[in-house]
Amino acid sequence: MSDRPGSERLWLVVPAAGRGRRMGAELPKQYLALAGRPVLAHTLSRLHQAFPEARLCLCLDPDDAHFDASWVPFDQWRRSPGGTERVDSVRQALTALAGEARDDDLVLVHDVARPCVTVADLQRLWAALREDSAGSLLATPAADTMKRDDGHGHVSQTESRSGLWHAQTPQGFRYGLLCRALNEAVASGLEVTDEASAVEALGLKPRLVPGRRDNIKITHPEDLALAEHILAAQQGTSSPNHAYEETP
Ligand SMILES: Nc1ccn([C@@H]2O[C@H](COP(=O)(O)OP(=O)(O)OP(=O)(O)O)[C@@H](O)[C@H]2O)c(=O)n1
Ligand SMILES: C[C@](O)(CO)[C@H](O)COP(=O)(O)O
Repeated sequence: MSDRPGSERLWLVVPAAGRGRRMGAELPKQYLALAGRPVLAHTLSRLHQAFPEARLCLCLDPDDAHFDASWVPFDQWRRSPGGTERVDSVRQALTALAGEARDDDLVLVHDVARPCVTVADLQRLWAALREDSAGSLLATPAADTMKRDDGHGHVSQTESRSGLWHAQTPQGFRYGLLCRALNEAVASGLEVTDEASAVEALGLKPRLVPGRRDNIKITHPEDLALAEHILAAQQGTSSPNHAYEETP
C-alpha cells in the first residue's frame, strides 16, 4: 500500500449511489440508521479498519442531499457521480481515478449496502487478490436446495447446487484489467451485476474466496434488523455463544 514507484497501491471503490427501491424507505438505504449510525458510516468504518492507508472513491448520486463528509474516516478520498446502474457507478469511479491509478494497482469494489463485512475477510480477500492475476471475490457456497420456477409460481425443476456460490463483495482486481473488462462487457451488451462477471467474460477465472454468510447485502426491509443483530453478535454484545472473534 505504499507509493514507491512500481509498488502497488490499493483503491477502494464504494458504489453508494443506489436509491434502495426494494427497501422502500423514505431515505436511500445507505442513510438508514443501523445501531445508531448510518449504514454508510458502518461500511466505511470497516473498510478503514482493514485498510487505513487505502484511497477511497465513493460513488454518490449527484443529487444526494443526505451525505455527510464527517462519516468518511479516510485521509485520501474523493467522490464520483453515480450512474444509472451499479456498473455505471463503478465505471464512473474508475474513470475518476484515471491518470492517477496505475494498471497494476489493486482495486476493491465493495457495496455500501454490506456493512457487516469483517476486517478478517477483507484482509484475506486482499491477500488472495495480490496472488491471483484474474482477481478474487468473497463468496459463500449455496446451502439451500435450488428451485427454478416455471414463470407462474410453481417449480419447473430442482437445480443442482453443487458448485454454486453466492457472490458477495468486495471483489478485487488490478485496475487495468477491471477497466478493460467492464468497458468490453458493457460495449457487448452483457448484463453486469458484479465485477467478476465482466472479468469472466474475458475468459478469466477470478478466485472464489470463502467468506462469511453474515456479509449480507441490505436489500429488503427485514435486512436492517438482521444486520443490527449481526453487528451486535460480531461485537460480542449479544449472546456470548454467538460472539464473533475478529482475528484473521
Ligand atoms: N445506480 C446505482 C445502483 C446501485 N449502486 C450501489 O450498488 C450497491 C448494490 O446495489 P443494490 O443493493 O441493488 O442497491 P440499490 O440500487 O440502492 O437498491 P434497489 O436495487 O433496491 O433500488 C449498493 O451499494 C448501491 O448503493 C450504485 O452505486 N449505483
Ligand atoms: C455485486 C453484488 O453485491 C454481488 O452479489 C450484487 O450482484 C449486487 O446486486 P444488485 O442488487 O443487482 O445491485
